Amino acid sequence: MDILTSKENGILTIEFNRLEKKNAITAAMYQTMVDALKDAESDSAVRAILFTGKPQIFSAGNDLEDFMKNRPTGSDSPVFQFLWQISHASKPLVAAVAGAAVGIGTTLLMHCDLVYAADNARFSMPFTQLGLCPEAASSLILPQIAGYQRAAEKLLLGEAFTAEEAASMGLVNKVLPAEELLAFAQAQAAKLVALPAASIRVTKRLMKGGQTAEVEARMAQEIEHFGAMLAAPEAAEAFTAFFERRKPDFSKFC
Ligand SMILES: C/C=C/C(=O)SCCNC(=O)CCNC(=O)[C@H](O)C(C)(C)COP(=O)(O)OP(=O)(O)OC[C@H]1O[C@@H](n2cnc3c(N)ncnc32)[C@H](O)[C@@H]1OP(=O)(O)O
Repeated sequence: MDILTSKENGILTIEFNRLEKKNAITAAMYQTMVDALKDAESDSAVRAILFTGKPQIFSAGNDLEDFMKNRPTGSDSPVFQFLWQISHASKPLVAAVAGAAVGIGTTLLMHCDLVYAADNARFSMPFTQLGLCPEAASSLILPQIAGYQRAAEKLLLGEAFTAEEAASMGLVNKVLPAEELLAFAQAQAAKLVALPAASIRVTKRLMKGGQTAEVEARMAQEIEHFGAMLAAPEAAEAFTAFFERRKPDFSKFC
């Protein structure tokens, strides 16, 4: 199972479990998460949701081979369904991030309510390096939380940054020693579980509700560009270069 899910003490845990491919996410894995998130919405026993990976890696982002074989074509595709679910979740989302969090591995965090990172965490959104553009409404949310210049640096250059920098940007609540990360995130989720569910729900909705339409509209715009760019030769060059373990050559594209 490339995604492990478990429900315990009011917490649904969703764990990336594909270590041999650095927890790269396939369409099937998104679908598993969509199903689990939908189930959690209607299960009153679930009062918080925790995303986690492995101590070595959170997620290498979308599986690039899967992107080439099963290009997501519209808002019905599992990846965009997943983004819809996390951006509309009524229950609190907590993330525990250790190791690399690439692409959607970073942008999904912008829809989490509490984000904790191990000191070995490394974040990156290398969309331009892949000939793509941002997703998950990160082109809207990152400038809001980090300020335009810092967001531009991360989204235009796509370079990796540390957990400390992520915390200083407002993307991460707290940085912890790696060995303390999961227990701390679980304890924070347990606090949410113990609080009145209606208060948590209404508080989250009040904080997020005003922006839902804008987030939806931006995601739709991003999806349109992203789909077209996935089919373009720049992305083909970038993906092929990744698997050939060489630098991509974008000089022939204008
Ligand atoms: C809508 C969403 C969009 C997005 O999320 S766009 C972002 C897409 N993701 C990426 O571009 C990240 C690509 N991966 C990497 O940059 C690196 O990996 C890491 C920095 C995450 C880790 O580097 P290292 O520790 O050196 O591992 P390794 O040798 O590169 O990878 C081990 C195995 O994992 C496969 N793999 C890693 N990431 C992906 C991926 N994203 N899609 C498909 N396969 C991936 C490799 O190919 C290889 O496999 P083999 O052992 O068979 O050679």
